[in-house]
Amino acid sequence: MRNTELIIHPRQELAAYLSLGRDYFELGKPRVVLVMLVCAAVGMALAVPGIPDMLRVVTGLLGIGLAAMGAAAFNHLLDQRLDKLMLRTSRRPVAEGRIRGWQAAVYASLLSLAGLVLLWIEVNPMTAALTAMALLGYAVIYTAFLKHATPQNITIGGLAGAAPPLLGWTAMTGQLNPDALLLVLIIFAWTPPHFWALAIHKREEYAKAGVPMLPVTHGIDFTRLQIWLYGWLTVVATLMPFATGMSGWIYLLGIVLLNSRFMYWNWKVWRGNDPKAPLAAFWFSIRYILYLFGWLLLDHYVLLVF
Ligand code: HEM
Ligand SMILES: CC(C)=CCC/C(C)=C/CC/C(C)=C/COP(=O)(O)OP(=O)(O)O
Repeated sequence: MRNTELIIHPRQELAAYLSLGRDYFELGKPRVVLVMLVCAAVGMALAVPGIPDMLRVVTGLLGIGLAAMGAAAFNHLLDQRLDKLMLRTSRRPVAEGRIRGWQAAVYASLLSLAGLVLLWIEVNPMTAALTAMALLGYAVIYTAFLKHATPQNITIGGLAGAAPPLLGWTAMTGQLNPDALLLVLIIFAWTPPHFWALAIHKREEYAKAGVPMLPVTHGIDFTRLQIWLYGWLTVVATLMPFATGMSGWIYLLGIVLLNSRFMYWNWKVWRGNDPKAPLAAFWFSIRYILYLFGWLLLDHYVLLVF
């Protein structure tokens, strides 16, 4: 008698491997890291006159990307219980048990170590050290402590997420630079409008899970005001590259357009009479940061050519 249930078809086996591979890839929060790498690449381009050394660009981005994905995998590991409690995160690979805790721990450690060693040997120790700080800042300080301790978790933890342009910059020069810190400031100021817009939309989930996000601890009205104020802080920060002569008129034109749209959505959130505004503002914030760094790059190369 043939027991067809016990026969595993090679195609099923392949599908299972692919699905496991996808799960591991997801642990690294690839879409977030991709945007971070764009920011790091722009930092690299702005750090040097002319075209940057491509080998260094590739090794730098690889090192930063591996470390950031490692940090994200640690976040999946440490947040597995919390992730289970919220609909948005409940299907994640560690939360659902498709990847075991120890497997995630090994994977996160390998990615992080590979990224840091690559940066240390092939790029420079300063970039490796700053990347290690960002990694620990997100994976340990934010995820394990701040997130559960204070509604200011993301403002402080945001420093880790804001690091990529600086990491890109130091990868090329090995030195800290005020212009690079300005780029960090932009992402730092942008993080609260980016995240709190989503946190308003997901307030009930955070409350149910007992995470002290600002809309849970201080209410939605207060958070809407904070988004509006941090929005203005972001606008001021984005004007600084032009004001300091780091970027030119093309950048100014780009960010005036971008900031109008950004502040339109932040205003809609602040007014509070459109229930769809917070989620729309969150999604726009991602396009905003991507386009902003795109304008910085365009401006840099146009200035270089003409
Ligand atoms: C502490 C700082 C930050 C916090 C707390 C935060 C929070 C979040 C959250 C909760 C999500 C939703 C994730 C999901 O549902 O899959 C998200 C999505 C996203 N964030 Fe952030 N974020 C931060 C910083 C950043 C930074 C610095 C960048 C890039 C420069 C970024 C880029 C993105 C992108 C691209 C997405 C969309 C991911 C997707 O399509 O699934 N975030 N962020
Ligand atoms: C080395 C380096 C550049 C490190 C940066 C690491 C990194 C991937 C930061 C991501 C920031 C982020 C998506 C936070 C999400 O908050 P959350 O974890 O509270 O969101 P969740 O509920 O979706 O998990």
